[in-house]
Parts: sequence; C-alpha cells; structure tokens
Amino acid sequence: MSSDLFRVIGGPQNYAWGKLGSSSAVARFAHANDPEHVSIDESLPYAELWMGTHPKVPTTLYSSGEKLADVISSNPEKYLGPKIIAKFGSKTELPFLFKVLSIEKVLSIQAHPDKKLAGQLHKSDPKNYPDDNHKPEMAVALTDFEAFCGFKPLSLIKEHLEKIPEFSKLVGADITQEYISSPSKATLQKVFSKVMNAEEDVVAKYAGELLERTKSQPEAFGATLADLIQRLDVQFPGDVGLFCGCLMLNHCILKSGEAMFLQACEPHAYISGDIMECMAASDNVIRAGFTPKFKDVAVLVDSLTYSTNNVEEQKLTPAPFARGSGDATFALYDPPIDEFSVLQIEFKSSGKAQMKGVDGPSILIVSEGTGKLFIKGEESSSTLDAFEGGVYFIAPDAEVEIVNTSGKPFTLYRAYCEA
Ligand SMILES: NNC(=O)[C@@H](O)[C@H](O)[C@H](O)COP(=O)(O)O
Ligand SMILES: [Zn+2]
Repeated sequence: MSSDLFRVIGGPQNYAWGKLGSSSAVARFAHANDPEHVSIDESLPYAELWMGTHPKVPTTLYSSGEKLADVISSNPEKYLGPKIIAKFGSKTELPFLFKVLSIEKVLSIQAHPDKKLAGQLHKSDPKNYPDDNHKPEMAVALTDFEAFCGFKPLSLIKEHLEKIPEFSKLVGADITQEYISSPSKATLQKVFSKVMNAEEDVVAKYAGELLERTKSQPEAFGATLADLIQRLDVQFPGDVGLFCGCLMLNHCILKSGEAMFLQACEPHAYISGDIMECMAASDNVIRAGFTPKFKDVAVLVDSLTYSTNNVEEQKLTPAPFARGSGDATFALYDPPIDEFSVLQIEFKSSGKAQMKGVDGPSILIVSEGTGKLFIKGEESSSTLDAFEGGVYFIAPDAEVEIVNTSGKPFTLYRAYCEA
C-alpha cells in the first residue's frame, strides 16, 4: 500500500431530509465503503456522507481504522504540505469538508457565517455553532438538482408583493409600500425581517390562503412557483419557508454536472436531488425555516448581505484542468475561495487517464462505475480497486493514474486544496 494513495472511510449523517434507505446514494456509498460496519436500514433517511477531518464525523483509514486527522498530524509536511500548513495554520485538519448529499425533502432555509461572525457565534453558543470557521460552499449536481439560492432580483420580489395578497398582508401595508416605492437592500431586509419574525399562527393562516391561491389563481405565481409551493407545503405545512423561500429566493435548477457556489451570509436551501458538496471545514449553519432544528432568526436576518442576483448568475461554470490527460474528461469547479476546488474525472468507456500532482491534500470519491487507481510508476505496489462509493486520500504532489477496463462509464470527484 502506498502512503501517498490510500483508501479511507467517510461517515453518514441520517438527517430527516435525506432519501430513505438504498434509494439514497449516501447509504449505497457508505455501505460500499465500509460493508463490515454499515448496513442499510431501509426505514432510515441517509442525508450526508462526510469525508474530511471535521471532528463531528472523522474520516478513518480503511486499512487501520486510524483517524485521518491523526495520520496527518503524524507527518503534516507530507500529508498537508508546508504551504497549506503555513496558509491555514493547522497541522491536523484538511481545510475543506467534502460531502455527498442525497436529498428527499427540502433542507432548512439557512446561511453560513463569515469568519468574524463564526468566531463570535462559536464563542457565545458553541452548542449550536461547533467551530469558529466560515462555511462558503459549492454544490455539483450528480442528478437533476434544485435549490433556493440567493435573493431574487428586487423587481421580482416587488411583483410578488403586488400580485400575491397573502405576501403583502404578512409583510404589512407600511413595509410593503416602502419596498414597492423603493426596492433596495435596506427595504428588502425590512421585508425579510417582517416575514421571519411573524408569529407562527399568522404565518400558518396566510400560508393556507397562499396555497389556495396557487390552485385558484396559478397565473399570479407562474407555473413552476405554484407547483413548488404546493410541493413544499406537503413537506412543511404552513411553514414560513413558503414565503421567505418560495417568494423571496431564486429557485435554481441544475442538471447533472452543473454547479453553484454560495459565499458565506447568502440565504439558500437545497430542495431535491443528489450532489457532491464541498465547503470550508465547518458545520456552522444559521437556520430559520423548513426545519425542526434550532432556528436563529435574529442572527440570520442581521447577517445576510441582501445582495440579489438572477438565477443564472448563481451558477459556476467548470474550467479545463491542464494537469489531466488521457481518455477521461476533466472539469474543474474552482470557486473564488482558498479552501477547495473540485475536479470531476469522467470516462465514457474503457481507457486510462493521468493526473499530475497538486500542491496540497486531496479526497477522491467514485460516484459511478469501477476501475483501478495507482501512483504513477508504482503500479505493482500501489494499485487500489476503485468502486462506486470508494473514497481515497491522495497526498500532495502524488501523480495518480486511473484505469477503466469495464467498458462502462466511470466517474470520480476529487476535492483538493492548493496554496
Ligand atoms: N447547504 N447545505 C449545507 O450547508 C450542508 O452542508 C449542511 O450540513 C446542511 O445545513 C444540513 O441541513 P440542515 O441544517 O439539516 O437543514
Ligand atoms: Zn448550506
């Protein structure tokens, strides 16, 4: 076995919104990755597979059961590299957390803190904010995927306030009038704050009327929005998310291979589908709708940027990966932050591919198919079987070769951090 390329085991999270049992990619991958310890309970939701060194779900080595964080701290120069240590200051942690999400029901209306706010929240409320890190994140769709992502353009929210009485009644005449006469970040925050702070019974009352209007007057919403409200009301009847999500946030629909990036302090909520998700190594979530979990409305309302974009601006376009060669295609999802990039490696059929080293640590997962992995020039001593759900650590600078002899599609995703 090579010390530059070895198999690791990630851990599942059974949040309530996950797909059930083996319908969840998370369940299938977690079981394939660790068949001796992970059996699939068909009645359980399998929401996330965590791959990284975050202490909440530490990744371990398949061969020894050691924590990846402990192996890294045994030789950080080898497993992180001096530049990553210098840049991020840790000798045990990967700067990123890599996940598979398999989504049956809408996640919470949420945002993640920037570094300054994360430090304050972790200090004041470590139970709900388990670390002091920011959590910018990126989703790469494995299947058709939909999500709320960022506020809708101001003009669209104005139109909803003018055409949907339940929305303007919930917001109130004064704030509605103030917003309609002058749509801005400041008046958007007033609208959002009024919605988020409304009493639950008032929200439920107007949500019931809103639902009726999607049936009696769908043209007031546009086809997809009326359907979305009806669909999410089944999951969370009368919830404030029907207003702050459906009427205020962009409804993004991504095809497999498309991606979107979320800076800290941007509102979002994933709705359905399977994705690869990569983020700075944090589990800090500020929630306020569509969730039974802890809600922190005041912090959410105060921390958002209230920037607005149209749906297409939320998407992140992949770039070529110059250090990949051979029979696979390489798509690099490279967001404007330091902690991570994600590389998709896709074989349509049999073939070989090579990747030159990256100057930092990587986690690689197989999302589809089977093949072999090995360190260039060390085929006899380092070859590993690659299978759907298999997860691997690649040390900095290691040159990896991938072989697909199955004659079928073979797809892998590699998260890495490079100084
Ligand atoms: N946008 N996605 C994320 O931030 C995931 O990485 C988090 O783990 C989600 O916040 C989990 O969702 P709940 O808090 O259970 O509603
Ligand atoms: Zn999030």
